[in-house]
Amino acid sequence: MHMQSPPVNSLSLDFLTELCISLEKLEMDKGCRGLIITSVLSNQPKVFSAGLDILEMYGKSPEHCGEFWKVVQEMWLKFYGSNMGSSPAGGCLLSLTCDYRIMADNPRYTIGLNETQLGIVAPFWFKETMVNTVGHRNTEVALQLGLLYKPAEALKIGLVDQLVPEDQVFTVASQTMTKWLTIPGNVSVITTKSTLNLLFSFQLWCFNLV
Ligand SMILES: CCCCCCCCCCC/C=C/C(=O)SCCNC(=O)CCNC(=O)[C@H](O)C(C)(C)COP(=O)(O)OP(=O)(O)OC[C@H]1O[C@@H](n2cnc3c(N)ncnc32)[C@H](O)[C@@H]1OP(=O)(O)O
Repeated sequence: MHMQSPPVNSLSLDFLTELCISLEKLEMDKGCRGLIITSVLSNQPKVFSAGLDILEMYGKSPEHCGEFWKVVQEMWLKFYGSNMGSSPAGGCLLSLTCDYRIMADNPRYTIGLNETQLGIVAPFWFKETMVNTVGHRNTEVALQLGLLYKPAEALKIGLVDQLVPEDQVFTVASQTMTKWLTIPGNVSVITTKSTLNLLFSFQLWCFNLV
């Protein structure tokens, strides 16, 4: 799936709605077993996603805000695999929801949950997704300082799984996907994934988010 919503793939209500509809269609497609999501913006260096669209969170009606927040949560529940450039805040969440993250090795790109730098708070399910990926201590430091990591730093703490030269990102993503798809049977993979997320799913249920 190629994201192309200039200038920076910010996650607006329209963009997220279209994303969720596309994902639902793919989920229903029995022939689809994996998804690589990437940005095809023409800017250089490339942005994966600038995160939630800031304009959606300012001066809008309560109904609009409710609708927006609901679709943000839907997006978070659905993702699979990604490759990317810059991914602040909601853009980082988008990639954290994936099973494997490949980042272009360009020090001009950054990734992280930088909410505190913006004077806002990363919701608890952003935080939990980060803890599940990089552990509690790394998350504590990252979130309190609102850190945006360069590729090498992101790899070091496990925020991304692999760095590759910029022109090879999609090739490597396709090779990685091929490897993951050698695991036989959807059921065992889905069950394993659900088991890994069991505690988190329960927490979300307690907070009435699913
Ligand atoms: C409705 C419910 C309300 C609940 C409220 C509770 C709050 C809960 C908080 C939830 C957690 C928040 C998650 C988020 O994702 S907040 C968004 C965080 N995003 C960022 O901090 C990214 C900011 N952008 C950048 O760092 C850079 O733009 C970027 C590195 C992505 C690209 O840099 P580049 O130099 O290539 O491009 P520009 O900076 O010149 O930007 C180009 C234009 O894009 C506009 N832009 C950028 N980011 C956003 C964005 N997130 N939303 C909307 N628009 C964005 C930017 O303004 C430029 O526009 P103009 O050309 O018109 O100036």
